[in-house]
Amino acid sequence: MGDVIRLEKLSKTYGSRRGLAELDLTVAEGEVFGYLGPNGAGKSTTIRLLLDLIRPTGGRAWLFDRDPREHAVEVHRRVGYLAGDFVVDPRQMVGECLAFLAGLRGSVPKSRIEELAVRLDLDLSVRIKALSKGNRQKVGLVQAFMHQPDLLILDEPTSGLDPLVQQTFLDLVREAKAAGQTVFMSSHIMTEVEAVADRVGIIREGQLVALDTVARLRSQAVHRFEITFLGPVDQAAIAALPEVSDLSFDGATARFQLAASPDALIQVLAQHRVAALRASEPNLEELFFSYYQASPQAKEATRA
Ligand SMILES: Nc1ncnc2c1ncn2[C@@H]1O[C@H](COP(=O)(O)OP(=O)(O)OP(=O)(O)O)[C@@H](O)[C@H]1O
Repeated sequence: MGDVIRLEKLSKTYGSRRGLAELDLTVAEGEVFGYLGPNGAGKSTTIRLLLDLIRPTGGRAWLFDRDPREHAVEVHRRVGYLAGDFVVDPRQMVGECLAFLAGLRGSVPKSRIEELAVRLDLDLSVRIKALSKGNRQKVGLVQAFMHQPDLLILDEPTSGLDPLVQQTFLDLVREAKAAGQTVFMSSHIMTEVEAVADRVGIIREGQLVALDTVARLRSQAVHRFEITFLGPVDQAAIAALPEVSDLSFDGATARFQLAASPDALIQVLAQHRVAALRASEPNLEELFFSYYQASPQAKEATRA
């Protein structure tokens, strides 16, 4: 499978302000890629550059191995795009607006629009201007998904959606992946990205500070343990575990966190009798906050 998105040293400055700095990234066909970062990190800038809605100050972007500047029509026909600031004519009825956009995309069966509207709980018979922010966002989602494009580029897709509709959105992403479509979605919410993405990139101040599979990030994330022993405990062996921190002993109970695979812990436990063991889910949110907060240089130093 080829790369659907390829970015090489893609950069954008707005006057003296940095939008994006030398971003190298590829997204493979069929992959769901989560693009995470706090407000102002450069997510929308990346997406606008990808679609040639703004021009880079350096570097290049390819979609489907094509330069979007030279093959705009071909590239855009294969993309479903939800802008972070999705706007349509507020005077139109929802159904009318979607039928118009469907017409621009070629052939989208009316039943497809109706099916998506039902699933997202969107009323097609009201005027756009009467819709809440969340309902307008649903219009944006329908127009992005309706023509089953090869690539979905979604800028903060769940913004303003209530939790039930967020789940429906995640189902739509899973279905798109199952159908072989590629998804590039930006977000500042870790849990939604974690639920569907194969790989995650974290951007901070215009720079990619982490890029990995969700599975590998999960294995690096912190697990908290609480273990109650029967009989004597080799405290030194627990204290010597790799990536152990926050260790305390309370009688026969040890509490600590581990930011590594539990393999070494299991080997220590095998030398003991254990009365009870509690392990928390890995907390990816914490890992991401650490990337958001630490400067890239500090993070690099921590890694080294
Ligand atoms: N048209 C513009 N003119 C000047 N600066 C801009 C412009 N667009 C973006 N920026 C700046 O570039 C940086 C990256 O902005 P961008 O909108 O890409 O971030 P983002 O990660 O999408 O955040 P948000 O979720 O808040 O939109 C920010 O510092 C922003 O202020």
